[in-house]
This record gives sequence, C-alpha cells and structure tokens, in this order.
Amino acid sequence: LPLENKALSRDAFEQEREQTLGGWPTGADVNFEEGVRYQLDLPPEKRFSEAMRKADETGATLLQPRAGVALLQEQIELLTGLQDVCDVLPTTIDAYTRHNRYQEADVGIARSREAGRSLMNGFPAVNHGLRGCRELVEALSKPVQVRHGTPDARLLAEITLAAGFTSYEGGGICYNIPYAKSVPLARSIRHWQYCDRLVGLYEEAGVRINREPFGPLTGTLVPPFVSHCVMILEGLLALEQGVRCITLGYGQAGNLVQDIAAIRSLRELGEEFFSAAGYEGYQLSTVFHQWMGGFPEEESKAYGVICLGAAAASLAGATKVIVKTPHEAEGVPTLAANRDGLKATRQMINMLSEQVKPTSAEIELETDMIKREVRAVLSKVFELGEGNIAVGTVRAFESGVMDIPFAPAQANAGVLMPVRDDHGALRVLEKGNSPLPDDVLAFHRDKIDERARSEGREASFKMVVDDVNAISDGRLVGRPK
Ligand SMILES: CC[C@H]1O[C@@H](n2cnc3c(N)ncnc32)[C@H](O)[C@@H]1O
Repeated sequence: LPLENKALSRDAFEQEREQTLGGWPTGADVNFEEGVRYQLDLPPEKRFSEAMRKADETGATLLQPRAGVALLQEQIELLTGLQDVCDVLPTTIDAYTRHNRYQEADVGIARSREAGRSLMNGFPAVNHGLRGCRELVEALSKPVQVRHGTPDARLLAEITLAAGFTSYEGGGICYNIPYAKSVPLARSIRHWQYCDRLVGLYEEAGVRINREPFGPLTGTLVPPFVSHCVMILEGLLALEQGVRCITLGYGQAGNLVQDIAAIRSLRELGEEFFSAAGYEGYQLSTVFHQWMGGFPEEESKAYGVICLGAAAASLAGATKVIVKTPHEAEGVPTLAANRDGLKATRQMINMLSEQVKPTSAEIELETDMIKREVRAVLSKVFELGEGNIAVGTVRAFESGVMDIPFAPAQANAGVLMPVRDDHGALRVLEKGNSPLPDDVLAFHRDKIDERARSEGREASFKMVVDDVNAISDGRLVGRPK
C-alpha cells in the first residue's frame, strides 16, 4: 500500500473495513451507524474528551490507573472497585490480543474460567466482543479508555469504539518500535491511519473520541526530545485522518526540572506544529506516566517513586497522570494495590494543586533545549519525507535520524545512547545519526563531563547500565558502587 499522509477515502476505508471485521467472528456484530448512535447516547460524564477538556479548563490533573484481567465479570468488578479513587478508567488489553492472536486469547479465557482467576495480563476485548464490551461500559459511571500495545489495532478499535469506549491509546510508531520486533514501520503506520480514520468518521458523525499516543516508548531513559518527536508525528498523522482530540504523552525521567520542562514543552510544541500544519479546532492535552522503568521491590520504596511521579505531574501541569502501584516490581497488581497507588497519588496532587507552579531559569533552559532538539529532528524528518511525513518517519528510522533507546524493533537503529547527568537529567552520550545542533550536543557533553568528574570515572555504557538499575536500587543517578 502506498504510504501517504492523506485522509483515507471512504471507499478505501470501507474496502479495508470488510477485511478487518472478518479478522474474528465478533467483528460481524459491528455496525458503524449503530455504534455512532450508541456513542451519541452516552452521557457527557462518560466521555473522555469532556473529562480532558474540563481538566484543562480547571487546571486539574486527572488520575488514571492501568487495569485488565481475562474475564468480563472480573473486569467489571475490578473497574468498579477502582472508579471511586480515580477520574478516568482504563481497560488494559492482553498480550495475545495485542498481536492479533485471538485463538490463543480464547484459550486464555477458557483456562482462566477453569482456574477461577485471570491467567492473562489484560482484557481480551476482541474475544469478548461488542456485547461483552458494552456490558463493561454500562456497568461503569466514568469514561473508559483502551490501553494496549498493538501494531495492528484495527479490529480492536472497531469493536471497542462501537462498544462505547471513548478513548484509544497508541499509534503506528509508539506501538511498533518499543513493542514489536519485525513489523515494518510503514505497515503499522498504515494500520494506525485506519484507526485514526475510524476516529475521524466518528468525529464527523458528532462523536468525539480521544486519541492518546503512547509517550513513554521503551520507558528506559528516553530523552524528552525523542518521545516528543514521536508524539508530534503521531498527532499530525491523526489530525490528517480527522482526529480532533489528542493527548500527547511523556514518561517520567526522574529529574524534576527536566520533567516539568518536558510536559510544558510538549504542549507548546504540539500547538506549534499542529497549527503550523494548518489544523485548528482540535483539543490538545498532556499525560504524564509515572516512572516506567524498574521499580523497587519493597512497597514502601515503590510509594516513594509513585509520589515523586505524582508531584512531577502536578507541578508540570499535566492534564492526566498514569498511576503506578506498589506491586509494579511483581507484575499485574491486585485491586488493593492499584487503589493504594491511586490514593497516594491523590494525596500528593491535592497537596500540590493549590500551590503556585514553579518556574526557574533552569526550567526555562531545559524547555528551550527540548524545543531546539525537537525542531532540529522534525525538520530533518520533514526533509526526508519530501512533503509526506509518513514516508519521512520511515526514512528517519531507517537512517537513525529518529532512534529510540533500548527498542527491540529491527526498524530501530539503536545507536543513540542516553545517560543521566550529575543531577539525574537525561543527556545524550552517543548521538548516533540524530541531527542535534552542535551547541546542544556540547551542552549535553558538558553536563555528562560534570558527572564523570564528580564520580571520578569516564562516561561510558557502564554508567548507562548503572542508571537503568538506579531507581530499583533506591536512587536516581547510578553512582559507582
Ligand atoms: C505499560 C506497562 C505498564 O502497564 C502495567 N500493566 C500491564 N498490564 C497490566 C494489567 N493487566 N493491569 C494493571 N497494570 C498493567 C505494568 O505494570 C507496567 O507498569
């Protein structure tokens, strides 16, 4: 399929829809006009776009957990048990569904039924189908979002959107490079143009669905400019398909100054690039993911990490924060652990939300650095695309102009290497083929040299490894033992 950054024609979309809905028997229940009517009947308090608009209007930071289990009744109980301590709800999708392995998802459901507990790491929404997903939506009183990691998320989108989910996470880059090994980037981008076109068709029918590109990417020392470039490209691709409600994401890195600058620059850069591309009348918000890297085993220390993330999200003025749990080091959290992570986060945000947001010369400098980095990389992506940012994106990854640290995908160069500086901010140790301006690179190098001097060792990959393990080991910067 030719990859172009143009709204899919209705014919092309309908043709592809036939094949998409045939991907699993439950696809046969989906009818677009009926789905629109169902969505239009949802009350405003169950619409994600409304919740995000109000949050930005009032300067609130909304709380959202992750949560997904195999069986429908359990998922209803789980989300019912969470909705009184959060603002908006998730449904985290299982790994089989994320790779379109619905047959195995069926087996997972059957085995979970036999065992009387969830043996899957998420909710297999495609197998539960329209009826199951609607039963879930109708049991709840708050907006529900689909959270997953699916390179080909077309059938999942058709079923969950018709079922009344009002937000859909992901994108053709963010759900490929960190999540898949050998899915061609052009293919996942094209699949996500279908998902975004579907959202655009709902939009044209008067149903505003929120789209949230997945900001953290690999969740391992990803410098703000790297994930910001992905966010802006996926936002532009979505806008072209008719999406008008976008939440750009960012994964906490740990240094407060840098995290605050990251969220503020993300919103400003979104506005800058979306309006420069000629789009208007869209809703733009931000989401801050609490630390996505390794967590301490001990719950008391895990709360420390969770609360720093809560504080950073509030001080940065993020529209929403994705909350971790004290079971993060173990795996899928219990309802109680999920509730506790949310309550600790709420305490932090309540104590900070009435305070004046901090500004400082350091935050201004960091914000300016991030903006210059993003502009340098994206102008190269646009140049590579010769007017087509979808092709530009593919070529940028092929050439290493865009490069995501620690990503498993063959499509990723994997040369750019980050490392923390003496205060824990992420800097570029090895730029790879990233077109960062020389003075910006010198800034990064100076900051890294400062740490090397204070630790009395050369900046090296050993430092990076120490940083990857630092937070699990109880600190931010991976100091030598
Ligand atoms: C993106 C990765 C994050 O999603 C979280 N996660 C993945 N599956 C589930 C799940 N089924 N329930 C709750 N949290 C989950 C996991 O803890 C990790 O922090």
